[in-house]
Amino acid sequence: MHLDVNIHKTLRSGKRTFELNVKFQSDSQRIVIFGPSGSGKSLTLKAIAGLLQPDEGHIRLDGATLFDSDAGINLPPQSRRVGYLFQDYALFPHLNVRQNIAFGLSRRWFNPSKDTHSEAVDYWLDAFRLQHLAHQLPAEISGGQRQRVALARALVTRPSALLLDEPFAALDPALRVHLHGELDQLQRHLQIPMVLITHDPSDAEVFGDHIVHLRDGAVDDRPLGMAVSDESDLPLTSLLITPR
Ligand SMILES: Nc1ncnc2c1ncn2[C@@H]1O[C@H](COP(=O)(O)OP(=O)(O)OP(=O)(O)O)[C@@H](O)[C@H]1O
Repeated sequence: MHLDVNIHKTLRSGKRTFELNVKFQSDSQRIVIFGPSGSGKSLTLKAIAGLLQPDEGHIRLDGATLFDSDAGINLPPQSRRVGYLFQDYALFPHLNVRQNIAFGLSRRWFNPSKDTHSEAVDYWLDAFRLQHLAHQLPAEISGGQRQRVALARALVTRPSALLLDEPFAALDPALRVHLHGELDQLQRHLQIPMVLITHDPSDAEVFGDHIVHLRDGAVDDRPLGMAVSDESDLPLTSLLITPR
């Protein structure tokens, strides 16, 4: 994957202003956007997905221009060929597992189709061992199963990259370790490029072939150990990470 991000956006709420100024390029299959809470990770991922429009700049993915303020290009999210995994998975509580996965294929937001029998849906139900849960609602399955449903929904459209917003944040420590391993294997098996955001050094270590360190809305180019040494909200273990 070649990802080229160079964006600027000013966000205002009341008297507070947040300046997002993010610039990086990567040819890695596994990019981690790493930084403390409030550093601009989610905003950056949303801009790549088309869920947030920058004021200026460009975003290019594998030769396709997703956004370019000078050229007046701003592809809608569904034309960007990226799958997005939300932090809380954002499954529809009233749709069962099969319907949630099929929703990835649907453009009908207000009345998703009840015709959920597509080969692609069955493929991902099988691949994630979810067939026996196809008729369960999200509230009736475990946290790990919910994550697999959300991944299946993101993958069913055959995206050219997967964007993951803190995929392990909501999980207890044991499940976290387990799903780390599952996602690691899944990425290697499918060879799907991914951009994962986290404030957890262990996520960055496992998935960060290329680590983009954000701080106060901008990329921090200092070596990671130095960069975090004055950040009281990051654990000391983050000093153990060596940028690759
Ligand atoms: N719509 C908005 N209007 C104004 N400020 C915003 C808006 N959305 C986000 N911000 C601010 O932008 C900053 C970065 O937000 P962002 O969600 O990208 O942080 P983050 O690095 O993903 O943090 P976390 O790890 O806690 O999710 C925060 O200070 C936030 O308050």
